[in-house]
Amino acid sequence: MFDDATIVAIATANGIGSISIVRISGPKAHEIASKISQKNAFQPRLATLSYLYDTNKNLIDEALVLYFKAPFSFTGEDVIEFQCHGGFAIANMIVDEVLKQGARLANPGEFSKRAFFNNKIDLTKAEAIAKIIEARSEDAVKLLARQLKGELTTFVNDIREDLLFMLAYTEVSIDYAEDDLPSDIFEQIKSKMEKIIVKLTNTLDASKRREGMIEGFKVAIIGKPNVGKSSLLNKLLNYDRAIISDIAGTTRDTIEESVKIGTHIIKIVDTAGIRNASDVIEKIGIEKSIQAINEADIVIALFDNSKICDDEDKKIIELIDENSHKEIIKVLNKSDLENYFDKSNIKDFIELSTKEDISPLIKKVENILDSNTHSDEMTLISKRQISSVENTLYNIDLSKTPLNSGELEFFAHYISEALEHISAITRPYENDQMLDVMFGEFCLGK
Ligand SMILES: Nc1nc2c(c(=O)[nH]1)N(C=O)[C@@H](CNc1ccc(C(=O)N[C@@H](CCC(=O)O)C(=O)O)cc1)CN2
Ligand SMILES: Nc1nc2c(ncn2[C@@H]2O[C@H](COP(=O)(O)OP(=O)(O)OP(=O)(O)O)[C@@H](O)[C@H]2O)c(=O)[nH]1
Ligand SMILES: [Mg+2]
Repeated sequence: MFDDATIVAIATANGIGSISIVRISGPKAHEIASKISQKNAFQPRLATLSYLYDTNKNLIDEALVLYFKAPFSFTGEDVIEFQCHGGFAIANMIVDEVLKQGARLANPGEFSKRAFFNNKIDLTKAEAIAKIIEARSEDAVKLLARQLKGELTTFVNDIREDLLFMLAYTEVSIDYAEDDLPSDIFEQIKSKMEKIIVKLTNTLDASKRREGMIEGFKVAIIGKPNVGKSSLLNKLLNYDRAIISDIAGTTRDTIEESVKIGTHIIKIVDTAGIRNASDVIEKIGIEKSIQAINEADIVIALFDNSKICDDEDKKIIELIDENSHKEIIKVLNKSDLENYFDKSNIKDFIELSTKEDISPLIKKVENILDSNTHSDEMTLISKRQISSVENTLYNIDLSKTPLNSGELEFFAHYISEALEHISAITRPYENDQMLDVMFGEFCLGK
């Protein structure tokens, strides 16, 4: 898992700033700090103003030294922090000195990994920390902060308790005569089970709807060639990102850009026009559009209000009808020109022109994003968490048949599988490799 080496890393961002922090964790932390600061001892949890020296007794900096004595630290080990002056040089010079005194450089995520193995944080908290550092929107931070506070841990523990109850009573009824048990025990088990299923299903649905909150929701713009997709992208971005022209087929590949709408960061995807093409490159374009629909949280389907609704438009309408479970906004563009589009072909559309005000469209997108994000429901924040819940549900589902037919050993088997999957959200005991991958994705110094 990990050695007992003393590790060091710069915890702050690399660049000019007023202060940087060098963090050391491990058994030698205090001894190394004493050497570099030429002080005998530091009081736990106190900040001590100190000069720091290199091995040749040259002064490096005046810094605050913080000491956290094991086990009362972030990692659970002895921790020293040097809070020194910022910039590119000083923190690196301090790290060099710490290395000379016998520490080694920390791997990415190693501080958090040690915190995990020393039971200071569970995996939900570790994941929340990793994601909160990379979060770009306020929505994401709010959601992650709830997980940092332990919301998912409590959720998992409640479900674990119910599953354990089910398991315990089943084991007892396998071993003892039924009349020693409360007579309604199987009714109790069934009702607990139904409640768990509802809880897990709701959480899964809500989490999938909000998957985009952390990395940014995806909004795809689709439509046949020349309807103004790239013009809309440029208008949303407020600058000329994509080439636009009156030649159909101008955009040949998908273009992806981030933009802020309300409090949300979204990724806008401009696609090549969808048409019944023989051209190989355009065919690829169509496939990419279909892929863009699949990957998008919101689809903006554009039509040209100045033209009649032709077969190519009908192909788009077909495509969006097939995807009616998605949030789809239909827009009749070029409404500044004379209208020829037969509106009986589509329902609930917005008429606008990318040459004029597009705020009704932006408002509509913002409303959808708001309704996807504003909720008190608990949210899973990673694919790992989502698949653990899916596997839990799957096993609970499988346990129903043996419960009803009284095959209690089988029932117990599926419930213990479910228990293992739900527990893996906070503490996967058996999968070191997965942990290595996960912590390896953390940024350096975390
Ligand atoms: N300077 C500094 N700021 C920081 C951190 C840090 O490590 N250093 N953090 C790092 O992520 C975050 C704060 N999280 C922390 C969580 C636990 C402990 C800690 O020492 N816990 C001990 C002692 C608690 C106490 O004395 O009250 C413990 O839990 O036993 C420190 C920071 C954000 N800000
Ligand atoms: N009058 C008018 N012209 C528009 C409007 N929106 C776009 N256009 C024009 O329509 C033409 C096509 O616009 P693009 O944005 O390149 O269309 P596109 O859908 O990206 O086209 P492809 O990339 O070929 O699929 C350009 O000449 C635009 O200036 C509009 O609202 N009104
Ligand atoms: Mg285009």
